[in-house]
Amino acid sequence: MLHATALHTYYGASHVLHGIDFRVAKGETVALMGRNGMGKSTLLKSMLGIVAPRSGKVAILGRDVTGMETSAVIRQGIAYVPEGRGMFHNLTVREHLLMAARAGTDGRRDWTYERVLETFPRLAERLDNLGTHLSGGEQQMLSIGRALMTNPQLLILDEATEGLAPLIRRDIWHVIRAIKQTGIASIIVDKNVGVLLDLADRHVILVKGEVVYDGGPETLKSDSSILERHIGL
Ligand SMILES: Nc1ncnc2c1ncn2[C@@H]1O[C@H](COP(=O)(O)OP(=O)(O)OP(=O)(O)O)[C@@H](O)[C@H]1O
Repeated sequence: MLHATALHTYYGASHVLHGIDFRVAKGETVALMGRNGMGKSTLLKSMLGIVAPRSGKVAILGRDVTGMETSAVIRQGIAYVPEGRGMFHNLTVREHLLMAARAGTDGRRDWTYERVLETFPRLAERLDNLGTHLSGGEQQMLSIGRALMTNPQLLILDEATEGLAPLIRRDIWHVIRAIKQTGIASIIVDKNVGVLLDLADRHVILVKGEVVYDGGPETLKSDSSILERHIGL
């Protein structure tokens, strides 16, 4: 589905990604892990063309998207929910959702307005509210709902549960599990390692812009020293 090879990314003179290989298979849930500042967001942004990698390649569904504008990369079937949610202050919940609606790259329209509202009943009760007048949890639901309206094949969630109350967080994880069941692939960055170990098919751990672990959850569960060393648990 997505395949990045030998990515090197710099911010000015600062070398942040050191030749990263990263892939996501169709329908696969990949947890991207690592301490603060290790390069997780930079890797996501490099693959999406938000930050230009100095070298390396990114392919989506076999198509080379290296160097493409972010909007063109996204149109290959990707929905990106960045840290911080990005609501428009002058649009209502209804407008945010309808504006995002489109068929998937394969023509699918599984995620309709009605289905998104069934998935997030709280949004259905707030259709006329401005996005910026929602609670943090509701904004996050709207962000994910908006992403689903594009019928993506790959959903990227960067810190989707950050700063949310435990009950709201639980609701968001519930929805993320439901999305996984529908066969949408995902890349999830999140600090809740316990949830990720149960949810993800594969885990990739970054340390200083390099991949130090790429494998299933079984090894991480049976050998706790890997998480202790690289995540600090
Ligand atoms: N726009 C930028 N300009 C310069 N340096 C940056 C920029 N964004 C990130 N960095 C630096 O690049 C490194 C990787 O940051 P990045 O945000 O990718 O890490 P992260 O693993 O996503 O961490 P976090 O969980 O804190 O977001 C850090 O040293 C950070 O300070």
